[in-house]
Amino acid sequence: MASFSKSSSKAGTGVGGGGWSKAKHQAVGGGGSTLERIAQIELEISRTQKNKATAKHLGELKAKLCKLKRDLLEPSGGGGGKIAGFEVQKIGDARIGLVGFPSVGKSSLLTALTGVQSEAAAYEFTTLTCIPGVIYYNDVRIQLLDLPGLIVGASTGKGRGRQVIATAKSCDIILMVLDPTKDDSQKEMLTKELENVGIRLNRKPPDVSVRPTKGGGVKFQSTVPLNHFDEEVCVTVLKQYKIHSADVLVKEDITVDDFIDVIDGNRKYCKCIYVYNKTIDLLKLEEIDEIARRPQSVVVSVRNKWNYDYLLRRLWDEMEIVRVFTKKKGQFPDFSDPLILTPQRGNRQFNVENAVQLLHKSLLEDFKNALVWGSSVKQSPQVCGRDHILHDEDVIQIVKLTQAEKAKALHGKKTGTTIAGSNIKVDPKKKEEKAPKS
Ligand SMILES: Nc1nc2c(ncn2[C@@H]2O[C@H](COP(=O)(O)OP(=O)(O)OP(=O)(O)O)[C@@H](O)[C@H]2O)c(=O)[nH]1
Ligand SMILES: [K+]
Ligand SMILES: [Mg+2]
Repeated sequence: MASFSKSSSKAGTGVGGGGWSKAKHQAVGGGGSTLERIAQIELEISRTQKNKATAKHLGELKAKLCKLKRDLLEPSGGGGGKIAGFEVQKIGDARIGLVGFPSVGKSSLLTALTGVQSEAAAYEFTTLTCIPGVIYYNDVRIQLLDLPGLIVGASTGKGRGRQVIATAKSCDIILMVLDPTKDDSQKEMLTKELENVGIRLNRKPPDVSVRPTKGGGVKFQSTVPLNHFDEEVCVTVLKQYKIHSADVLVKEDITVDDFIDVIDGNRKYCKCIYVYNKTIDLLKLEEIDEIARRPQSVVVSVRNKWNYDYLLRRLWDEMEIVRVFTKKKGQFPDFSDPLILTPQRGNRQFNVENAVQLLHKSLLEDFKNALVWGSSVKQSPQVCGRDHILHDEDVIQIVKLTQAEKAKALHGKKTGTTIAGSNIKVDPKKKEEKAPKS
């Protein structure tokens, strides 16, 4: 499902999250606290050799680990309170979060990009809450969040880690701010902390479908050769989640971790751009060039005001926002107030129906077709139906059904026909169901 919003008016809910306290996740049963049990299982996984013979056992351990981590993050027994200093209202059409170790220049970057003053200083943990700012780009409002610095162990509650990560999970894009003079282990450590809470950076959801069934055991199928996963491991993992009957279809060469992601759910697949700031001005040109060529990486300097334009353009591209301008018959398009279609959960294409729905849901009833101008059509304007995929900066004009056409469509509904030109298709079976029995 995609999420759609109109650019001018949008206010969502704030960042929620369970009121977490260390005491709450003690002793979920069995030996020791959840943290201790997580540590035990992680140790056992690291000590277990990875091979065919141990795959099943590892799968079982990983599924257990995943459930324990979830207990840690979403403690049972309620506590759904807001996190003080972090409940920032979601505004605009996309949300970007600044994530990084302490004192890498996150706040300086927020101030540079949004004009909002977030205290910046040479000591660590200057920022203790979530500070929001807004970037206006291509007439779209983008919320940028400055967050406190993360430390290793953040996902298990160190520092303000849990709150920071919960807020990061509400973002559409993560801007990971990194120190250009340090090696890439900083990136790996932060990625791991985010992974621990179910955030997957720059990855797509695994192409796997699992449909629980009422009985008959696990029916396992794959459309590609699997090198890291098989039916036996699948059954073991499902058992951990008390799923004993299901149709499983695997369409890519997944690992057991990917499969657990699918089963456990609650994963956030998030784009990430790595931003190298601060001491970049101390490096040689060749070194800067090498960093800038890394995947998904952008080099900036707040001190020298370098490269903001490029950073914003990269963010814009990653957001894959589609702006659609509407136009009334005989009038110029309204270029001041586009419909903003924002991708979420993997859906990155928007059709005419999505746009019409955003204009007004009831408009769909009267919808006949749309005239479309722009790069999505071969000739402008082109008459398009509901399924036509729109591109950024297309213009649409909705053509409504006339009263006579509507009446005809309604009549067609009764007799199971389709109105030419309109997209009102009627299922003849439904007609049969409704037809009086004689
Ligand atoms: N040389 C240089 N220093 C910078 C740059 N950007 C920020 N700094 C300095 O780095 C220090 C830390 O910056 P902050 O913006 O407070 O960093 P932060 O990541 O928000 O820090 P915490 O909130 O403590 O996690 C400050 O002294 C800034 O002046 C830059 O581009 N070049
Ligand atoms: K700082
Ligand atoms: Mg800061």
